Amino acid sequence: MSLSPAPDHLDEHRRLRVVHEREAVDLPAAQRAVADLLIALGRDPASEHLADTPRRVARAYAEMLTPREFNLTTFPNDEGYDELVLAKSIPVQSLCEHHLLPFQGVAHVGYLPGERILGLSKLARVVELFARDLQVQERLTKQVADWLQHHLDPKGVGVVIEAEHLCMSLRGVRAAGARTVTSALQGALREDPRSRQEFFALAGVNG
Ligand SMILES: Nc1nc2c(ncn2[C@@H]2O[C@H](COP(=O)(O)OP(=O)(O)OP(=O)(O)O)[C@@H](O)[C@H]2O)c(=O)[nH]1
Ligand SMILES: [Zn+2]
Repeated sequence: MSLSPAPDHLDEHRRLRVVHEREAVDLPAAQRAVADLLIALGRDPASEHLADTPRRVARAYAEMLTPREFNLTTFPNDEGYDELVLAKSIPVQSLCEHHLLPFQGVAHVGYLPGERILGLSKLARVVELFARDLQVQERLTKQVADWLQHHLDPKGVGVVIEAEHLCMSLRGVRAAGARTVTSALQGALREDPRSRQEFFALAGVNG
C-alpha cells in the first residue's frame, strides 16, 4: 500500500473556510469602560501602575472573544472506516457569561464517520470557534456537537466537556477544584446504546 495519496485523490480534499460571524469588539469603547470600572472600584486609572491597564484588559477580552479562522478540511472515507474517531483532552478556555470569568478544562470530541473524514486538528478548531465567546458550558457543548453534525454529516457525534469555572472557585461558593461535566450526542451516538456506551468509555466518562 502506498502512503502518498494519488494525485486525483488530492483533488477530492474539500476545504470550507470557517469564519465567525460575531460583532467585532469595539476596543476604544471597551478601554473607556475598563477605565470607568477602575474608578468605580476606587482605583486611579491615571496612576503610573494602572495607566496601560484599560488598553491591556480591552485587548485581552477581544482576544478571548475572537476565535481564529480556519479551513474545515475533509477527505473521502475511501476505506469505509466505520468506528469512532475521538480527539481526547482538547484544551477548552471560555468565559462565563454570568461573571465574565474564565472556565477552563478539556473537551473530548468524537464522531462516527459517514462519507467523509475530518482533518483531526479541526475538532479542536471547532471547540475554539464556540469557546471564544461569552458562554455557558451546556450551550458550548451542544453548539460543537450540532455544528459538526451539520457540516460533516457523520453517522454520529459526541462531545463531552469537563471544566472548572473560576466563578465557582475564586468567589461565590468557593468550591475550588469542582469540575462540571456536560455532554451532547447526535445521531447513532445518541440513538444506539452500544455506540453511546463505547463513546463514553473511550472518553473516560461513565455514561
Ligand atoms: N448552568 C450553568 N450555570 C453557570 C455556568 N457558569 C456559571 N454558572 C452559574 O450561573 C449562576 C448565576 O447565579 P446568580 O445567583 O444569578 O449569581 P451569583 O449570585 O453570582 O451566584 P453564586 O455563584 O452562587 O454566588 C451561578 O449558579 C453560577 O454558578 C454554566 O456554564 N452553566
Ligand atoms: Zn460565572
